[in-house]
Amino acid sequence: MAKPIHLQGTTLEGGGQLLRLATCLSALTSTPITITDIRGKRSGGGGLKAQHLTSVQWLGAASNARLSGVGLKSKEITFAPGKGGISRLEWRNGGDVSIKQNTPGSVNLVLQAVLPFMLFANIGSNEGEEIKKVRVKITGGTNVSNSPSCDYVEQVLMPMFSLIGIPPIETQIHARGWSQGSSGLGSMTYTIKPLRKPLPAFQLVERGEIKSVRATIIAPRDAEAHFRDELDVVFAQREANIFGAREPEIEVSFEDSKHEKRYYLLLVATTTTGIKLGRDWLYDRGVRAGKTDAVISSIVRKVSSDLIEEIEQGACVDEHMRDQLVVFQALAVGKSSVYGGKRKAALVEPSLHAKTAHWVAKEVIDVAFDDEGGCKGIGFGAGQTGDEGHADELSTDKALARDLEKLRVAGN
Ligand SMILES: Nc1ncnc2c1ncn2[C@@H]1O[C@H](COP(=O)(O)OP(=O)(O)OP(=O)(O)O)[C@@H](O)[C@H]1O
Repeated sequence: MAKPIHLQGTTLEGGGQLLRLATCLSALTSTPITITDIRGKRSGGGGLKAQHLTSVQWLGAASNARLSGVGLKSKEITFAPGKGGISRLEWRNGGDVSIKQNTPGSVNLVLQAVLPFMLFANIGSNEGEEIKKVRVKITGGTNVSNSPSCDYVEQVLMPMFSLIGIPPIETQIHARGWSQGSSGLGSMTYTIKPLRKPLPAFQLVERGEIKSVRATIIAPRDAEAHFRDELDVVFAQREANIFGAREPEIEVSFEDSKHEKRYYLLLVATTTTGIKLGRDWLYDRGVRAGKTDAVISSIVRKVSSDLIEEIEQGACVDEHMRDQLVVFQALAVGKSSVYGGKRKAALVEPSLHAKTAHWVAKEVIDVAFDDEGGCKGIGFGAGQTGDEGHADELSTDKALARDLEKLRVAGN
């Protein structure tokens, strides 16, 4: 086995995303990695939580990897993909995959870890055969703070994935699973069409004008009227900031959360070029007597000012979308660009999550991101299909670079 690439788990954001992206890229490109100080910047001691463990174990099995140190709370793991793992997957030719968690760990963060593998692993195989869809059911939490909610995934993430050339992914929410005041786990099924050809480079550079805004409220029934009133006030006050000179198109939907500790609001703006910008907030604590209206007002004000800030920056991605596209830029054929907007005439810096994803992609598959959000991808799978790309040279290049580095260190 080639010497694993070492990733320091406290780098930049230093959380679970570093681990998910690193293991996914490792599994796809058969690049062994060791991660130390996993989630070292998180409180509570870091290490693998159930959601991270589930993702690593699935990717390990899918890529026939030799795993060491992998267990709950592990702070150091080695992930060394083997040969032939990909071809042994039961879903290679369509079928069902079930990934179960016993805790409300975010189903959409598990998806974040496994989706690129599922999409890319079969490129070049079974040319000429009908491409069969894969149904992936994940159990756990669907509405968990600091992760993409099932609503965000349906309304923002999946439409944005379609926009960059990923075959449309259908989502079905069977049951919501909340992190607090739990009344059982949730689950979602995603119907995915794996790629058979490398992903072409994509350009998300034309933001367009804001055409419509959709508000999704999930809260106890008696909170509905105040949510709607507060949204009316915000839309009336900020109409020009949101829609410019266009006629406002606003849609508001309400779902009873049936729990006094579940207040959720998602606002999604759709532009004339099909871009979706989303911001949300989950308030899942108890509300003191008489304070319900104040809590609702602050949720509405926070989410709407976050969305308006996104709109004013003119970016083609919201803050959370930006880091979630990095893996696709890194694997596509050629240079993909994602415009991150401007604030006070200067380009908006990528978030710490996005910078972390850039760093992981550089370390594991040697792609570099420029200041404008551009990156020339490795063209994953291009070797198998004859398209242009350098994915297949990757392991050789990496091994060579490491040998040269060893010689350099020995020479010093
Ligand atoms: N409100 C949100 N909407 C959409 N995506 C989100 C939202 N909040 C966070 N994310 C995304 O979820 C991911 C969270 O990564 P992070 O490393 O913080 O996750 P984690 O596995 O929960 O780790 P940790 O427990 O270490 O924080 C990032 O891709 C981030 O962009």
